[in-house]
Amino acid sequence: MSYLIRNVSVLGGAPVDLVVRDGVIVDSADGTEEVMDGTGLIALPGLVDLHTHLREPGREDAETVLTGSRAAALGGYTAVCAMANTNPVADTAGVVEQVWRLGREAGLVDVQPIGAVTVGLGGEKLAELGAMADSAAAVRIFSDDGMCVHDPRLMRRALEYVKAFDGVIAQHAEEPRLTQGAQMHEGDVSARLGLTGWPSVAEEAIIARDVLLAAHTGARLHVCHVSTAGSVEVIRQAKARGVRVTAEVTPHHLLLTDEAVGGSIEGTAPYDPVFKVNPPLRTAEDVEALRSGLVDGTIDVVATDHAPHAAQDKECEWAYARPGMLGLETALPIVLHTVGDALGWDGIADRMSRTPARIAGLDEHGHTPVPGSPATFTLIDPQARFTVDPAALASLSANTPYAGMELPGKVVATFLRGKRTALDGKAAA
Ligand SMILES: NC(=O)N[C@@H](CC(=O)O)C(=O)O
Ligand SMILES: [Zn+2]
Ligand SMILES: [Zn+2]
Repeated sequence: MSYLIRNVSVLGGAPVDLVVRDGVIVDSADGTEEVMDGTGLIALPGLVDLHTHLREPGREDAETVLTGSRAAALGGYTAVCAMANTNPVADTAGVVEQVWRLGREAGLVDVQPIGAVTVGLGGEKLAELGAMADSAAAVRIFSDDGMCVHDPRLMRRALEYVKAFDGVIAQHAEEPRLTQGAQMHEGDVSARLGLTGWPSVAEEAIIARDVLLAAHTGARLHVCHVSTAGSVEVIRQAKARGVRVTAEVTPHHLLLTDEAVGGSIEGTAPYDPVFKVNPPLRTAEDVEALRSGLVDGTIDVVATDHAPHAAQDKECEWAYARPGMLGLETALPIVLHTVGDALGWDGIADRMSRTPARIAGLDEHGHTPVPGSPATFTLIDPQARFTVDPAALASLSANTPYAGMELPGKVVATFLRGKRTALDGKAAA
């Protein structure tokens, strides 16, 4: 199929016509194209998510590679990095190749597997990092996400190992001794609600240690889901010293605070597990620091940490509920709502496509849609507003914290190498 998209604004620029043919954007139409009206729409490079939980293999009742790919395409994504905390864990060449192959078969986004750092996420023995890197999945990001690589000796070895092939260790920064039994952010709200706290220092202490290890080894460190003002400060200092560290923030940490656990959001009751997440929702001061850290580039990217959970694991008593929330279908609207004006379209393209593509080594992604580039982009209607309906999401799970919220920005269509993967709220497969 070829397409002629009329009158579309690339990254907010003056309207142009975009012609999609043979997987790339070409100079001129030849009359055989399907015509789409792009008036009022913004074209962005296809979004790239560095942090997605797809749950396959093991929890196909919560999400599969196919259903997660649909959610991604509908959210404007053309590539997602699939976290390793599946069952079995993605700690061998066999499992990462399986996930990679399932992604190709679904054909909606490029699914780039992340490999586990340690065997079974056990934190005791390095997984076969080299074999995963050499596999068909060509793994470059390794993470025990869900768990912290808390043994400093193991973290050092992992950094040294991946340095050889310019890999990166993505750390879930959580000092386990400081978060035993933790249920939410440690602060006034946890005290009021009587829930065990997850102190900010449990995150900041690991990031501080890891940037020192990254400096010592000369290897690349990526910090997952940064959630505190103190973490932003540690990363800012490390970058000023030339440490090879990158960091991500999630949409939910850019918007929500621990007050949500107390029932502050209209239509919700206190202790609603839909707001339970790791790291926990923090304070308004943290939200402010995360927003300005993202805008000034201290935080490099927005990553969703899309974490689908089946109803029985989420709609239960707070203490028993699994942590995590959906993200793929609402990420861009939340970013527009929170930091859209401060970032502008080019800034959004940078934090949600260009930079994550560079960190993940996904060379076919992150290109501004102009003639000569891969036709891997998304079309946004910035004027359209919509109300989040959990049941209407393409994800197999419904644990969105934004139910009933009205958000700006609708994804109209997404293209992956010239294939239209989503159109008007429907995925192509
Ligand atoms: N974010 C979460 O609260 N949960 C994630 C794991 C993680 O990202 O730490 C999950 O796998 O459910
Ligand atoms: Zn995590
Ligand atoms: Zn995660």
